[in-house]
Amino acid sequence: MFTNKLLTLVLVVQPGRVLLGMKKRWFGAGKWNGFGGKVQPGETIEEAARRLFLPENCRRKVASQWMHKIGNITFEFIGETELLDTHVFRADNYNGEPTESDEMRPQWFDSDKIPFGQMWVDDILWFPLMLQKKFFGYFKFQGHDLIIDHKLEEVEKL
Ligand SMILES: Nc1nc(NC2CC2)cc(N2CCN(C3COC3)CC2)n1
Repeated sequence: MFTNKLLTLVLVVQPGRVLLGMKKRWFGAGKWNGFGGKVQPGETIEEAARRLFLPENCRRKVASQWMHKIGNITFEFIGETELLDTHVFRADNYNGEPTESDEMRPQWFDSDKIPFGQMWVDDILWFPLMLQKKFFGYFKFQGHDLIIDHKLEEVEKL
């Protein structure tokens, strides 16, 4: 009854700061978020996370353990049969200079000044977990702005 759409989300968390991007179009336009998108057929979730985060020219220079999986969040929308199965990674060793794309405008934020008012409403709930641990999340939405039910649990292993 539900289909699963595999998505990736990469966050760079460094001492005292987090890299976010302003989504410029399509789903989530106008909100700050991590970097990601759809997993294509024939690629792994990790490969998709790298493809969508690292520009072409620096992909081969970056080791595979450069990103690590820290969360998995499933989003359900009342009345819709497609679940968004979002796999969250951290790429803390990122030392590049983020560049603007036609999709995202990157900006560093102080860890204590995350712009939650301009982000998906679930973020304020799981960001604290993402900063410390690994976690599973499930959010049931009414539309795109109202969470009518959710579950969040810290886990040792994903
Ligand atoms: N932080 C956060 N919250 C979400 N909340 C649910 C929407 C209510 C969804 C979400 N993502 C799902 C969409 N994905 C777009 C990039 O290509 C598709 C980014 C990650 N990211």
